[in-house]
Amino acid sequence: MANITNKHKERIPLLKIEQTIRRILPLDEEAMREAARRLDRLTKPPGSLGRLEELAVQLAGITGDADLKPMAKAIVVMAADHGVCEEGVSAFPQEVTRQMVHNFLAGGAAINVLARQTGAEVVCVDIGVKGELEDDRLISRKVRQGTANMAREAAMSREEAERAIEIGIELAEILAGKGIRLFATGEMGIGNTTPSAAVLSVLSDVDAEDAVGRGTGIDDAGMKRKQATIRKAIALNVPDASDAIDVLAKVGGLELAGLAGLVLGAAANRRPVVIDGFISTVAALAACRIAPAAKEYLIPSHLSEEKGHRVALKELGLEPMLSLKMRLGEGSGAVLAFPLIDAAGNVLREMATFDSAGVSRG
Ligand SMILES: Cc1cc2ncn([C@H]3O[C@H](COP(=O)(O)O)[C@@H](O)[C@H]3O)c2cc1C
Ligand SMILES: O=C(O)c1cccnc1
Repeated sequence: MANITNKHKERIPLLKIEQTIRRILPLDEEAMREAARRLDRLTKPPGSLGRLEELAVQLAGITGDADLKPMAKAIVVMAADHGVCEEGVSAFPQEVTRQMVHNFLAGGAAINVLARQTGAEVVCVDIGVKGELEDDRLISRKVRQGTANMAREAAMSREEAERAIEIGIELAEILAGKGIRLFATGEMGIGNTTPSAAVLSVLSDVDAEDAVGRGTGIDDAGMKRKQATIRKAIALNVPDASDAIDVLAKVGGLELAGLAGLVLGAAANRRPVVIDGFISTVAALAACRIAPAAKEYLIPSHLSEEKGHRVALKELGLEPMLSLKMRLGEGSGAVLAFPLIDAAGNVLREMATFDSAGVSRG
């Protein structure tokens, strides 16, 4: 009897994730063909708007509609803490995570400024910040008070990783239901470039040296510590590279799992999701290992200065649109890509055709 109850408990999150995976459909080919046909009738040499045209076709395929209407946008900033900070892998103290959440809520962080400029909503989620955070504007979904130190034990249990993924899925569903048409991934979590590099190292089978960067700005000795910590955590926890949930649980983070869930939820709801820098791209990579069909729903934004970002982008076959020497996270690079995504829709909707403008074709 006890066994049956336990089994039942284990199946609940799996079912939710599995149901979501099944709802992720291939892009709508007919809508993509229609968008491409329309683009070719517009007053420009065919293909001359380059990436904007590719974006327009992708957006049509994602939404199933070649009429690209203006999109309400939300940037979901998932915040969580990391036990691995004990190993001295960040240039900043752990309490900065909680302090920055207050900054997000007060509207003073970089992401707030950039989101305001692009008319996007910032949705701040506590998915595992250490300490208590009470604020009506915060989405409180704390799975646990930060992860454990992965250099000593698994960062979290499989159930906790599944719960975090589910939270991301649920948030995508709620926001889609409220009319959000375009999602972006953002995060805050002191220390999180370390689990991100560990997850990337396992999923892409690259050495820690190729996955690790300076994060908030650690020095050379810190970089060596970071690499050694990642190698130790992987050797100790032996994550199964063919099982991304196992990897997220053992050497990942709550915001990484939450963002992986957000990607799955956005894709299941036929919503495009703009991927920020290194940390977000690793979360997207994990999502695509869980559900390969989600890849078509991703829109890359910028190339982060963090070394492993190129590796993660390459693994996903994504080419960033911007290169601004940024290395912040929070979703800052993703929201900067919003105007380009709007531009793709505006071109398709507003440009004159050769016929309507009386312009001769080549
Ligand atoms: C004030 C401040 C604001 C930030 N906003 C994003 N991050 C970024 O830096 C952290 C990852 O770097 P590491 O792994 O080296 O700790 C994450 O919180 C990430 O979002 C910030 C970091 C700081 C210090
Ligand atoms: O690219 C990122 O996501 C990033 C890089 C450094 C620090 N925090 C985030």
